[in-house]
Amino acid sequence: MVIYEALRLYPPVIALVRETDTDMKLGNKLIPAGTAIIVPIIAWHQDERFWGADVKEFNPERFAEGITKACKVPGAYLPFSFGPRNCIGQVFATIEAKVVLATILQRYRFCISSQYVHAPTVVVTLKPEFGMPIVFEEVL
Ligand code: HEM
Repeated sequence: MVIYEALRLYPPVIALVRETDTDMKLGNKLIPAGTAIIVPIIAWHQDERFWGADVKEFNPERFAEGITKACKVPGAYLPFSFGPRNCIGQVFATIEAKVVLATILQRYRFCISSQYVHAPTVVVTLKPEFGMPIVFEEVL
């Protein structure tokens, strides 16, 4: 739940670009072949209409019953994209994050340093502009 929620608020890939290969209709709009379409992942992840009034809050519990219960439009949660060109490393990345977190939590408590400045920025992927200093405390 914590990993899902972190990827919702801070998706490393903030948008996707796709191109239509044939003319197509979306609602009553005609989209000609060759049109570039931006899928605004981060905007959908932070859209109150999909997630509710607490959309800006870090609330892992929203995923307690899975993605379909967390989001009114489950297709709007796309940290690893969707379909035939989705992320090939999705399962690996999720397991890795769980293993790293579980390994750290066996020995340490940690919290964000008071020197942390919240400044998400995009340099190919989304990242903290001034890094993320963390204070670790060993659990005896
Ligand atoms: C939190 C970690 C990760 C996130 C959020 C992520 C996200 C994504 C997204 C959104 C795409 C689709 C890009 C597009 O269609 O334009 C993608 C594609 C891809 N990812 Fe990841 N990824 C992650 C980790 C990894 C890892 C660990 C690997 C490899 C071990 C990996 C390998 C790939 C590859 C090869 C593609 C291209 C797949 C294709 O085009 O068919 N990713 N990833």
